[in-house]
Amino acid sequence: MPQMFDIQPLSRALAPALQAKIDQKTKPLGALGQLEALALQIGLIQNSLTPSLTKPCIFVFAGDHGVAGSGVSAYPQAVTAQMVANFAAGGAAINVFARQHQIDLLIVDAGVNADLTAIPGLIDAGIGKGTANFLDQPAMTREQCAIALAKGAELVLRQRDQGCNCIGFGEMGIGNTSSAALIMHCLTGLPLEACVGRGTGLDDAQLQHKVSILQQALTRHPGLSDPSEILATFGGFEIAMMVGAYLKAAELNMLIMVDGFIAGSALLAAAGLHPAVLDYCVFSHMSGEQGHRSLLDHLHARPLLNLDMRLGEGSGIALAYPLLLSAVVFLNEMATFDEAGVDRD
Ligand SMILES: Cc1cc2ncn([C@H]3O[C@H](COP(=O)(O)O)[C@@H](O)[C@H]3O)c2cc1C
Ligand SMILES: O=C(O)c1cccnc1
Repeated sequence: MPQMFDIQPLSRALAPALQAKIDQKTKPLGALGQLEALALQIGLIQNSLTPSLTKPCIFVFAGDHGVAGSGVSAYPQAVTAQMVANFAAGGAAINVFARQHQIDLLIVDAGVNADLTAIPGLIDAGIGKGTANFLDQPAMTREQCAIALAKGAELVLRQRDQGCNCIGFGEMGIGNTSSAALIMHCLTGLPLEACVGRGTGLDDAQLQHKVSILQQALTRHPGLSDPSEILATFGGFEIAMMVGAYLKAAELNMLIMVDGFIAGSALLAAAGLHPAVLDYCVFSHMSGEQGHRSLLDHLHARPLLNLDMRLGEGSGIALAYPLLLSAVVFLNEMATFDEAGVDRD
């Protein structure tokens, strides 16, 4: 894969000044806990002592998966297109939470297996009518994968040019916890069973079946270690587009909000290509999907929320966003000890 992205590791030059500003606020040292780390990170990303979040935005990338026909999900493939219509009509979970917090929401057809031309407002970036079943062949060609990355990047650039400096990515695609589990297994080296969960709600027997299907996929494509090859072999169009989106957002010094298990697997792939992408990420929540805890541990990531949510769509991002705002407002608006005339010792 050509090096399409120029991602700088986050400069820590401003860290002492930011930390001093945080420590002068009227509170015991460190008392705002994880919010203080967030304020520091956002200040570093924006290279500013007075950061702000402008035009927050979530993209939902939708794509279908060939493996959906192999009994790995509790729902049929048709639900992907039906949910895209639901997103466009404003009725899904991510719609209501994004509206609640005034986050712009953009829905992208990354490769849904249906004709979506009648759906208003949808961004058409479809790469194919769903991926191939990775039991038979790689889910996508290397060329399709590269196109997905480029399209994700292009969409992020467009948002940045409209004033967005904080961005998150959600997904919709029946079967995509299977892709995510395989990507996680290949990139972390953790046992497959530790990476596979119940997704949309499989029972014990169905979960066993899912593990055996995914084991067959690994047998069919043994020994993969290159992140872009893993992504092309087991990924989805929506996952690959998300990888390109993460990488472009980091290149553009944007604050990146990371959702749950599937979004986490895409980030693993992005970090496999460009590790510095992680400097720009905040982790919105720990998903209830088994595997997400280990995925976060692997990335040394600490999630903001732990609500047993296992939905995707970017829903965790929308819920965590107000905490990011809180980090910024305390840094900008809280009085210092001197200003408030409060004694330090
Ligand atoms: C109605 C509905 C809405 C959803 N919104 C997100 N997902 C989530 O579930 C899917 C992944 O689970 P699996 O791998 O088991 O298919 C993805 O589409 C994901 O975003 C949904 C799933 C359903 C059924
Ligand atoms: O955490 C997620 O992203 C997730 C978990 C289960 C189903 N869909 C998404």
